[in-house]
Amino acid sequence: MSPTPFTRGQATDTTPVRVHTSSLRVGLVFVVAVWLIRRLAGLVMIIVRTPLLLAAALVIIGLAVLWSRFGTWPAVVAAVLLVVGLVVWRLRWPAWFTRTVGNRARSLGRWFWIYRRSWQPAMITANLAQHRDGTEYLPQLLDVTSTRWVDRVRVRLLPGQTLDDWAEIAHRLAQSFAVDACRVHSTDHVQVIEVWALHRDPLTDTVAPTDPADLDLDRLELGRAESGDRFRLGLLGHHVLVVGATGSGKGSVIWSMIGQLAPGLVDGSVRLWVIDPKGGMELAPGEAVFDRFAHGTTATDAGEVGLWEGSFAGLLDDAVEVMRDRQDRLRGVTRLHQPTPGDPLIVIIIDELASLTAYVSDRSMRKRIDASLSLLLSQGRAVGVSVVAAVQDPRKDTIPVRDLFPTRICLRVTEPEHVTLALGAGTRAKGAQAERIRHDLPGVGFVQVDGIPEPTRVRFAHITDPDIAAMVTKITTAADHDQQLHAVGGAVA
Ligand SMILES: Nc1ncnc2c1ncn2[C@@H]1O[C@H](COP(=O)(O)OP(=O)(O)OP(=O)(O)O)[C@@H](O)[C@H]1O
Repeated sequence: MSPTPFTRGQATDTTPVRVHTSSLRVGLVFVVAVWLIRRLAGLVMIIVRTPLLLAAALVIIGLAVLWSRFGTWPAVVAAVLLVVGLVVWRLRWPAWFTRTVGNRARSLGRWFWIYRRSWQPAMITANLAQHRDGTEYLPQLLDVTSTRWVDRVRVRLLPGQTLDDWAEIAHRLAQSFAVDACRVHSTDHVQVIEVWALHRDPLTDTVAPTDPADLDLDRLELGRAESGDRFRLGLLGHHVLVVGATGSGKGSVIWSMIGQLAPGLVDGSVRLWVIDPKGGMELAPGEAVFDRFAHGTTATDAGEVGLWEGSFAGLLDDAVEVMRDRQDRLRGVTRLHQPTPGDPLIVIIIDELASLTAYVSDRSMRKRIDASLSLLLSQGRAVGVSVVAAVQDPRKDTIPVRDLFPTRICLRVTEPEHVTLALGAGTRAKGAQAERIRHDLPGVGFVQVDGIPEPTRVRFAHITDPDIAAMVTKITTAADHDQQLHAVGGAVA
């Protein structure tokens, strides 16, 4: 017999017991006994490897010992005390209880009732099983970790299978496991993937913004991910492009980001330079916390008489100057600028990028903007100049600088191609079908960060007009206070 190429994989028996009568004759009782011992050993292994089952087994053994030694009542009292203890734990410390008991029980139940039972049919109907020499090999179901929203199913691939093979049939898996959607994620191990089976969508509810205690530019908490976890995004050393049709919630991404930068705006380690080409209609409510605000004007104080875009070009040119100055200072000192109040991170926010790159009628002005923007996007990250830009239409003729953004966010769009243009090739196949996002879910989208293979589906926090007003008041009041403190400190010094 030729050696089988399948050295790993879950071989499934087509008969519960295999008896090769031609090679060996054994009694039926022996065969059944061996089969039972194997099953029992398997069960013991599962119990030992599963902390919750092990705990339950120990409790049952303890109660049984109590009952056999001291009679029924002590065992009943112990059982009641245990139940009361669990109820108190659940009510008093719900998050801890969910983590320790709830999610583990859920994982066990869903592993047993859903994945273990339907694994073989699901693999066969999705063409993920293989047959060799009369044996069926299935990708190995390693374990299941469940939360209220998602089951993370770890799977060892068969030889030759890739993540893309699974991503292509993710919708079929979702149907087999009766969940809303399946997404396929890579893991640290090249032969192991994680299938995220989403059985409840945490993104149908609006997400409230959080108040950041400190500035953490690597982990701005902007909303919630579809795993139910908080969604955090890094801004230090990044540029962010937000793509979305009108009404998709681009504003919520920008305002969530401003909200999370608040501690830096208070102490001066972050400065916002804002361009709102819609005449300031979108971002003017935040003007008090912006260091620079260019909203288009034909007035002479824009420096470019008669040209609406003059103030935009002026702001970008100044940012290039800051960038050049920092490059001179930091050359050979550091490869990534660390913001301080004296040398802040400059975040350039552009509300409708196409107004700067595609809709500028004056050719020389357009050239000037293109040149500055390209320089900032290609060299600004390392020296603390980050660009956050929103746009409706991600096509190359509209946004020639699209590929210079390492972080892309795609909210609801009108065409499937817009997803590929916004997030990159292959992201739609990995589940980022942003054209299917419902109109009644503004702020929902997919985030693709350079270096992370799969896009993440998230909902950004919803920031209302009163929230913006409160945020601006809080930042300006705290900043005034901060300045007074510094002034006092300076006087004393
Ligand atoms: N994250 C969110 N959660 C809930 N509702 C949101 C969210 N973001 C935006 N909305 C609501 O959706 C509507 C459109 O939002 P927004 O103006 O931010 O969209 P937009 O993409 O900026 O649109 P446009 O391009 O036309 O300016 C608003 O009524 C807003 O309140």
